[in-house]
Amino acid sequence: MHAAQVLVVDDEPDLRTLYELTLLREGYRVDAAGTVAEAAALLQERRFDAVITDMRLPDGSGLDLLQRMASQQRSERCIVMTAYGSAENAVEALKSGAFDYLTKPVDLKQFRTVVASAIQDGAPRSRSRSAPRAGAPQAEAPAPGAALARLVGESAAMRQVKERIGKVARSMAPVLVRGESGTGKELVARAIHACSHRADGPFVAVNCGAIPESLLEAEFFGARKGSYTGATADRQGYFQAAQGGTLFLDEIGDLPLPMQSKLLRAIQERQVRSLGSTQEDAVDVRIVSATHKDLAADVQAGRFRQDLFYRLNVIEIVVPPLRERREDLPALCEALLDRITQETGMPVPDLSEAVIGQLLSHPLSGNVRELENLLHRAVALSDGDALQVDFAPTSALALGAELPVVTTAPAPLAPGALPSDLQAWLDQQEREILVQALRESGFNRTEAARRLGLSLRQIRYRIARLAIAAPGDESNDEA
Ligand SMILES: Nc1ncnc2c1ncn2[C@@H]1O[C@H](COP(=O)(O)OP(=O)(O)OP(=O)(O)O)[C@@H](O)[C@H]1O
Repeated sequence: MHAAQVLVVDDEPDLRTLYELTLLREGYRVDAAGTVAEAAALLQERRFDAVITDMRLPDGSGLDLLQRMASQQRSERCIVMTAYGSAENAVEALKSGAFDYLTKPVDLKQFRTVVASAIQDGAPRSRSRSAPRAGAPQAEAPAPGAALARLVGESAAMRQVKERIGKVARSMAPVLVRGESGTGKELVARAIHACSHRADGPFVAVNCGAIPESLLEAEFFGARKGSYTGATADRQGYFQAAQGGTLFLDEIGDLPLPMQSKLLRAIQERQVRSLGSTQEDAVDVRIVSATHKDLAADVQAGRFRQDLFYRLNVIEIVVPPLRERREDLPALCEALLDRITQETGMPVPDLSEAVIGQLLSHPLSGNVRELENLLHRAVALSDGDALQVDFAPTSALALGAELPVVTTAPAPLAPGALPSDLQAWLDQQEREILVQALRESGFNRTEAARRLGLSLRQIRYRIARLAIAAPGDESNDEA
């Protein structure tokens, strides 16, 4: 088999030899250069599979080399080695198109993993992964085109989003997806994964706002049996579950500060330690995060760590609200109706011009999710072929009123009788109480939580656990 060809660029002879030996032992063919000029000369002679360069070189920087390679549209994957603590350089390198970076002093295990990952591109990975936890990871790996096609909309704004996804998918650079609630941030994250060389690895989606604070560390990094009350077996964390794939951190702005520090450390060191374990595990995970908040303002206000923001926000994709791409509405309606009728088995209703006109003049501040809810309800309530959209109770619509409920409600108990399924019965009681509290507080979750003696985080967790669909616009209830 053809051995991969790697170019190492470092002006320190000892380090260069160390890298060379490490790579030779891995079975690669290696060339070495001590300056930008020497590297450029070798690059002119032949094509490599990967280039590993130090940042500081006698006649320039690793960035110069990167930019030169980018301008010549070279196909080599480039890995940049930066001094410890110089996050700016790492971020700069990723922005300039580096595949990945390593922090000096370089950990040789990590070095081998990152180089292998750079070289594996092109040859699809043969890892097959099992779904580690219900609800989080998705086993299917849609083809890149299909994943982009799921993002319906051909407005200039959406075309730009899709173009950017295609461009950024190929590197390891962390991506922050920003946009209002319901604009499709998770779909964007899935498309990035599907277009990347990690597509056949897992995609693990985590809603940072829905996990109780006391469980965050165990959920993210895993826990050994007995490490805390209730840990009856070893369990994987999200990082381990996303190994070789993408970890999608939704609502990253909701992560409490102590957990932000732990996350930063995991990202920087690419190692995690399960609760109760003495051993660090190396993780190879690409991070895509999302927020509907203004994280830069949160940084200013001291609610979000600046260094973490800097790490996560290497590349930013902004998903515009629906009101700024109204022309996408007809195509969106069609795609959403198709999906809804497929899911419910109901016939596809006619979508008249008049209904589209009505939708166009509706504020839809809850974006695509609100549109989806409106159409869901319209399909559920329609009695004929033509679709009628009822806008009146928009804010109340999702909260379990007339919508088909996700779980089956157990019948009320006769006095003195025992429920045959205690958990289902308790869930139903809880759901009814939550829906009532939410209704009575004008769908303000902070207020509903206060009335029930819960924290905002706890009520969110319960709402998510019981699959109570919230109204589209959440902007009024943040504490
Ligand atoms: N461009 C689109 N094409 C098709 N469906 C879309 C599009 N954008 C969003 N959707 C659908 O709208 C719903 C909301 O999308 P998604 O969950 O990705 O939004 P979000 O921005 O992550 O929301 P939140 O901030 O509340 O988590 C999903 O059912 C999604 O499939």
